Amino acid sequence: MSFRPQELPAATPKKKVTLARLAEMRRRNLPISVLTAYDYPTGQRCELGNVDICLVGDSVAQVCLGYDKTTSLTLDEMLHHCRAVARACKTPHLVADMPFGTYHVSVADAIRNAVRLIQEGNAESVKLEGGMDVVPIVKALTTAGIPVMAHIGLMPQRAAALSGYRVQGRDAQGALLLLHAAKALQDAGAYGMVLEAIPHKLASLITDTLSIPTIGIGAGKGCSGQVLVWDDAMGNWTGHKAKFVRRFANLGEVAAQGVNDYVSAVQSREFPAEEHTYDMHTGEWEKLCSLLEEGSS
Ligand SMILES: Nc1nc(=O)c2c([nH]1)NC[C@@H]1CN(c3ccc(C(=O)N[C@@H](CCC(=O)O)C(=O)O)cc3)CN21
Ligand SMILES: CC(C)C(=O)C(=O)O
Repeated sequence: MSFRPQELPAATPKKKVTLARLAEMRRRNLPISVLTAYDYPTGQRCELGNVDICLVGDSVAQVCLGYDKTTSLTLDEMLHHCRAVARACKTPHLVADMPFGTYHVSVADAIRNAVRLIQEGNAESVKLEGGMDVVPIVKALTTAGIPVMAHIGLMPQRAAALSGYRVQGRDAQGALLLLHAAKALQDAGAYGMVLEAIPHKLASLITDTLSIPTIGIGAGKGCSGQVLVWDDAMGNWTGHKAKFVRRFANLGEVAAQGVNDYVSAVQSREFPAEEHTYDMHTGEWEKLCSLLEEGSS
C-alpha cells in the first residue's frame, strides 16, 4: 500500500527545466512562470501544473510558519521545507531563498550556507536579496558553481531597515541605482533576477538591458517571467494583500467551508456513517461475547 498521493501519469515525458532552458526562454521571449512552494503537496501541484520554476521562498516564514517577518526564518527551517518540495518538484527548476543572515557575515559563510541548501535541501540554485552590496557574494557563489538568482527592488528582508514594504525606484536616481545593480549582478554571474515592486517602465528597461531573464512581482508585464506567492495566488492567505496580487483560486474559502461542514457533521453524529466503519470477521463477535461470558463466570 502506498501512502504517497496519487500522481497523474504524464501524457508525454516532461523535460527538466534547466538553466539552459531558462536562458532559451529568455532569448525566445517565452514567459517564465514561477510559483513559490513550501511543502510536498504544493511542490506536486507545481510539478503537475507545468510551472517552470519553483521557489521555496522565505515568505514561508509568514505564510506557513506564522512569523510576522521573513527575517525570523532560520536556515534549518528553510532546509526542512526545501527538502519536502524537492521530493515532488522534479521537472521545474528548484530555487531556495537564502534566509536573512545566512549570506551577510562573510563570503565563506555564504558559500557554506548555500552549499547546505544545495546538498541538504536539494535545491538547484539559491536566491538572495541585494544590489551592489551583494555582488562579491554572487560572484563567489557562481564561481563555486552554485547558480544564483538575484533579487532587487523591494527586499522584504530589509523591511525594518526601510520602514516598511515600499515600492523602489520611483525617482530617477533610485531607478538608475537599480539599473546599475542589475547589470552588476548579471556580470557577477546571476542566471536570473527577481524584480519586486518597481515601476513597470523601469522593469521593462532593466529586462531589455539584461540578457538574463527577469522575474517580476509587482513589476509589470515587461519582465521575462512572473512570480507570486502560492497562498496569494491560490487565495489561501488571509493577511495583507499587496497591490500586485491576483487570486487565481479560492482555497481559503473552500477550506473554511470544509471545516464548518466537518464540525457540523461530527456534532450532529452524521459522520462517521456506516460506510466509514469496519466489521469484525464473521462469527468473531459471537466468540468474543462467549469469551467475555466465560471470563466473568
Ligand atoms: N503573502 C505574502 N505575499 C508576498 O508577496 C510576500 C509575503 N507574503 N511575505 C514576504 C514578502 C513581503 N512582500 C510584500 C509585502 C507587502 C507589500 C506591499 O504591501 N506593498 C505596497 C507598496 C506600497 C507603496 O510603496 O506604494 C502595496 O500596496 O503593494 C509588498 C510586498 C512580498 N512577500
Ligand atoms: C515573493 C517572492 C519573490 C519571494 O522572495 C518569497 O516568496 O519569499
